Amino acid sequence: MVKSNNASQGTQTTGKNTDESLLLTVEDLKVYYDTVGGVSKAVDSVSLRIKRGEILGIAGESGCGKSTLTTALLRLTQRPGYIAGGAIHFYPQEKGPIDLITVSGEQLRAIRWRNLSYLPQGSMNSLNPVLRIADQFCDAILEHSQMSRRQALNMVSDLLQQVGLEPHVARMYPHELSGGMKQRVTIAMAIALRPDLVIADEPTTALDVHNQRIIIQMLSELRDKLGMTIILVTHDMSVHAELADRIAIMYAGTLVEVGNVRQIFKAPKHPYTQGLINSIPRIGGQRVRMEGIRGNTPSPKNWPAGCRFHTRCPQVMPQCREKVPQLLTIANEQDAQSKQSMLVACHLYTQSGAGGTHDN
Ligand SMILES: Nc1ncnc2c1ncn2[C@@H]1O[C@H](COP(=O)(O)OP(=O)(O)OP(=O)(O)O)[C@@H](O)[C@H]1O
Repeated sequence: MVKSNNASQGTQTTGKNTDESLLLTVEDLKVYYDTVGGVSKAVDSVSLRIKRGEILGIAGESGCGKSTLTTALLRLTQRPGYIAGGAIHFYPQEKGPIDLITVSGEQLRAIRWRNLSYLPQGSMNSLNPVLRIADQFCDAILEHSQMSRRQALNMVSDLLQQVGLEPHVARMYPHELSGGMKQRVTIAMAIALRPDLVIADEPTTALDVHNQRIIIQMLSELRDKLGMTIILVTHDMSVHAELADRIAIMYAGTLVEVGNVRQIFKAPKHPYTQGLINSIPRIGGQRVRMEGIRGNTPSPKNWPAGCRFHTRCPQVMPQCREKVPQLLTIANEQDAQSKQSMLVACHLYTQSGAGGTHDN
């Protein structure tokens, strides 16, 4: 049995939140790029709900639209990109609902860092090389809060300690720090004002295995200690396995599956998710041939009709070439511990006999 996934359930389109556990809702979001060769529909009708205190992982191959989606959530989309439709509502603890699409530039400045923080890809390389770490912290804190310089300076050693760095790091320049230390500094800056939501884009990429482990451990501890909500974007499924509570799988600008981390890794439903999981190398056990996903991602300027994965799907059926599958709840697939449902956009689960009836 499959049920409709009403992304606005509990959240009216006015932005009034009737479900206190929700921090961010995305409804039918479309983010396109105008290019010489036509319109590139990088994010094409994404709906998602993020709960307070959870780590939501966004996974998918390169080019599937992960960064385009997260930059739109932060209202950082830049030309030739633009938001072509949809709604994003944000419900920070001490503020009323914020419509992130229509919010003014001034209001956005007021919530960035304080409520909504961003760790962009390669953020550790964006530290100012001519400023000591303490000054970089102060500049950022003073720009986004009413604190005095002295108050901001007093916070620095505590923040550094929270990410496992010694207080003397405050007096150092970025070139004196290793990659892992710089990434810890950028994370400390991102959490300085205790934001409700941190969006981290590939926070462990470009780090060696040892530092990757440290950053994963640290993000997990910070979430537990500060109760932060994190959207974690990475193509690295092993990072999701260790950090995420839920995972949203993106393919060709849309979400094809959303589920609890256990559900996604133990019993993935969508053939694309199954392909992603089967591409993860396993250590120990029998030697098996890595399967991977055949073919290439289609162009966002010309998505295939029907299910966008049908050109690569090992289980393709005639209707997959014509009918767009909706992201639907699969009944009886609730995670026992979290009580969360699993959502899948695949005709295998909308057929009677295969997954039940379609009662959308
Ligand atoms: N400035 C731009 N102009 C035109 N097209 C763009 C632009 N930025 C991204 N795109 C296109 O949008 C699609 C999605 O890109 P995006 O960077 O969001 O994917 P991604 O999943 O984050 O990939 P990666 O993991 O490699 O960062 C791609 O086809 C990309 O070529």
